[in-house]
Amino acid sequence: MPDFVDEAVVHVQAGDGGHGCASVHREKFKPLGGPDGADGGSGGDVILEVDPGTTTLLEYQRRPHRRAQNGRPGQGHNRVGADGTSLVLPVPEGTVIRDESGEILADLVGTGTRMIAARGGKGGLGNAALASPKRKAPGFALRGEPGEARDLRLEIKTIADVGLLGYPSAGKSSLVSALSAARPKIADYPFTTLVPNLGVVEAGEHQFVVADVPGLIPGASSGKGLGLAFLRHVERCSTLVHVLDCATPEPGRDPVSDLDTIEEELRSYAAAGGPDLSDRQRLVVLNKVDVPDAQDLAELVQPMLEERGLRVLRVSAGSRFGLREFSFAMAEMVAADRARRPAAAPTRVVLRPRPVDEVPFRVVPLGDNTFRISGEKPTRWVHQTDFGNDEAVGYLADRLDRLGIERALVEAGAQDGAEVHIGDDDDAVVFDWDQSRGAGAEYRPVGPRGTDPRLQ
Ligand SMILES: Nc1nc2c(ncn2[C@@H]2O[C@H](COP(=O)(O)OP(=O)(O)OP(=O)(O)O)[C@@H](O)[C@H]2O)c(=O)[nH]1
Ligand SMILES: [Mg+2]
Repeated sequence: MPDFVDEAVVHVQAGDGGHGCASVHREKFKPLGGPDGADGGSGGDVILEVDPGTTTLLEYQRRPHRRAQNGRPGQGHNRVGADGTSLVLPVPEGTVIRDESGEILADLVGTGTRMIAARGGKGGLGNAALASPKRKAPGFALRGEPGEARDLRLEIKTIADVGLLGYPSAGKSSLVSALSAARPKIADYPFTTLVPNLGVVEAGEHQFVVADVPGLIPGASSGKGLGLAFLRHVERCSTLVHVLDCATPEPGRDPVSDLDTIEEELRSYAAAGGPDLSDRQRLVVLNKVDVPDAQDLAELVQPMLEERGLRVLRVSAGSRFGLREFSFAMAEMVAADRARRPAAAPTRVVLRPRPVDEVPFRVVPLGDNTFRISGEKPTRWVHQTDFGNDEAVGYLADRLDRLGIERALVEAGAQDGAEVHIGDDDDAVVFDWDQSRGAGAEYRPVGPRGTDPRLQ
């Protein structure tokens, strides 16, 4: 029995951190005060959370790009930037999350279980926070860090809520196709369904999954036709729908006796050790009422079936007559069953731990006096740097030097004029390196660093 998988690829983008602010306190008729530029706010995270009201991944197939809010920039007068709001994306119970490479990151089970799918960038420090005894009035601030972005593959093993039962050619596949938003591939010929098809049906706020199983034929329970394997699939459905063909040309058949035959088959299966489906809620649809004779027949048999206490609807997969009412009737029954079931408790998500850098950075010679510096800190620092501000670039150079990058470059054999890449391949920043000047390249201190020229 194949497992059915509902999947969607979502591109999640966390919010960027707000930039820090470089500002000097000013008041009328007073000398300039100290730095009062505040920090930027953090970007919002993108969070996945198990929500019992979400049962399919349809929303993510429709809208695959999701982003959280950016942090606001800091301002002067020590006004801190607001944090960006995190974006919580509801996912169905049992959703498995994989990264781009297909590796499983999490298996989300239990209502309320959460996973941070992308972390928001930290806000940049303002110049007030960067001030120190040595650097009393920094004329620069740090930029906010970019939020994480990644492509995630979400998947759930789908369990159908509704199973359609009926004779071959009663119109089960046609109904799934006509009802379904997910448009399962259904061949345009009246061949019998060999493998169950699933379709996601939407009715108002409800979404549920309908399985179209192969037609049942009399005697199926004793081994004829394609029987038991498919009933096993229906076993997990909370709702069964009898699809009755009102336009069959076969002599000796009519909707009422078809229903009796199918019910008899279900009982024989149960007696032979198969699934017992007697307690499943049932709905009856009289199909093909677009055919005039079928409409007459449906009107005739509807009261007979209703007398047995069955809920009966007249539909046509062909003309789409009654489909809206049909989908709302199923939604109501599915929702009632879901409400009866207890919600699973939240569980802790065990995520693949992030590798912790044992060394703060690595120098990789790329040949031709070119070097790459990789490492979490240097990459982050580069992102925080405003390259339009010499003082900020100088600050970066100092930080890199203190981390030991200068020395490591010399040890790796860097010559004056070396090209140094810091960061990942796609967004690396390239410096011309000169031993006497340091990694800050263009920056050459004129006075003591950390003195805002506006103060002089
Ligand atoms: N006129 C009319 N024809 C229909 C309607 N629904 C289905 N049919 C036709 O009935 C035939 C059988 O439809 P299917 O949807 O394949 O029937 P099925 O119940 O899935 O059949 P199996 O997979 O063999 O069990 C096809 O030729 C359909 O075009 C309908 O509402 N009106
Ligand atoms: Mg079919």
